[in-house]
Amino acid sequence: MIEICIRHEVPGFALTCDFTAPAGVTCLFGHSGSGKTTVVNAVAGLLRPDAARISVNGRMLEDSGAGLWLPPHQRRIGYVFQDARLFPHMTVAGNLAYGIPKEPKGAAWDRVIGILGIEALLERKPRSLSGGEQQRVAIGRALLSGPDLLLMDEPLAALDGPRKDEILPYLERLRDEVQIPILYVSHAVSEVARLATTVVLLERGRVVRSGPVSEIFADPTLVPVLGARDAGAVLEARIVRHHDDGLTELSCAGGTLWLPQVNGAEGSGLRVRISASEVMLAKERPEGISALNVLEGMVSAIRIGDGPGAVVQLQVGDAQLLARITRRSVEAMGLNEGARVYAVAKSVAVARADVGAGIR
Ligand SMILES: Nc1ncnc2c1ncn2[C@@H]1O[C@H](COP(=O)(O)OP(=O)(O)OP(=O)(O)O)[C@@H](O)[C@H]1O
Repeated sequence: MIEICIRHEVPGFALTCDFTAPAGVTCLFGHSGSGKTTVVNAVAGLLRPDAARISVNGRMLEDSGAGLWLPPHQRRIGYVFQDARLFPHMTVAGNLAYGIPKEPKGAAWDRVIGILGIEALLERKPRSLSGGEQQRVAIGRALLSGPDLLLMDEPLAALDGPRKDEILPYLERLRDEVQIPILYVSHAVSEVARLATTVVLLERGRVVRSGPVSEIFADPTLVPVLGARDAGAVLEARIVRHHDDGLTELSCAGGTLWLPQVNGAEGSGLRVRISASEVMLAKERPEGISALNVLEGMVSAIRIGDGPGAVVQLQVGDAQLLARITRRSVEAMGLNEGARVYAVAKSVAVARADVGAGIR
């Protein structure tokens, strides 16, 4: 559990940031200049805010009212930056062992190396590693220092698309297998949708909302904050069967989903982000169309935008979906809250990067 309450002012910018987050990955999301780095620096102790109360699992790191302020080295925080910052003259093993007792390495060593898949890299020097491999080593080094909290400040921002895709499954494992809370800063919606347990949305120095990822991503009023193009609900699904024609059958709250082959064993849980722009609505169950995914639902909210667009929230089973359509269609279909509709989505419209491991 992380509890954060920070007040800080510099000329032209005021930060008021209060949130509590349960175990797992808490993603601090906001556009450039929203105050993410200021929060991270305050939590790490690199900045002393005007006023703050910060605690991790009940251990108070800072309480300005009581005159408590622990310096960075006493906070027991592991820090992962955009760039890996490994020692170039040391091997991977040397980097990982930096700052921990020499022998015995113990179970934590084996476990961290296993989770991050870096066994084969141990004798290599950082310059021979890809950016993604370097980041995995940097995460390993941070974890092996035995922190109470892992702070990750845009750890994928410097990597290209394929390297990001390669490292995301390791971050999902970290979320599910490491017991310490992770505060993860990002301005990439796709990353937040994949990794977050809890999302804290920051805008111009204020928390506009915080809550479970499925709730935040399905809220039509937050579409302007997340960006209309990136809006899309996050569904929990389970692999039913891989079919011979290359499609994977999934079950989700709203029924059956068909996606191009998804990695994972039958029965395993997944998290799927379905872009609001890729969902169309129909009042009758459509027949004779190519799209394979048709989910029956009920309109639970409609948000009319300033321009020609609207976002419709649908209740499908106990989950929610978003559809981005035109205001004209809302009127022509006579949509209102409570209306029964069918959401239609093409299988191929779900990007591979939008399918990740579900929280175990
Ligand atoms: N020491 C300072 N003096 C003056 N202004 C500052 C100072 N530190 C931060 N700011 C301002 O505070 C605002 C928030 O900055 P911050 O770096 O926390 O945002 P951010 O969300 O991390 O942005 P980015 O994603 O671009 O890193 C910005 O407008 C920045 O210019």
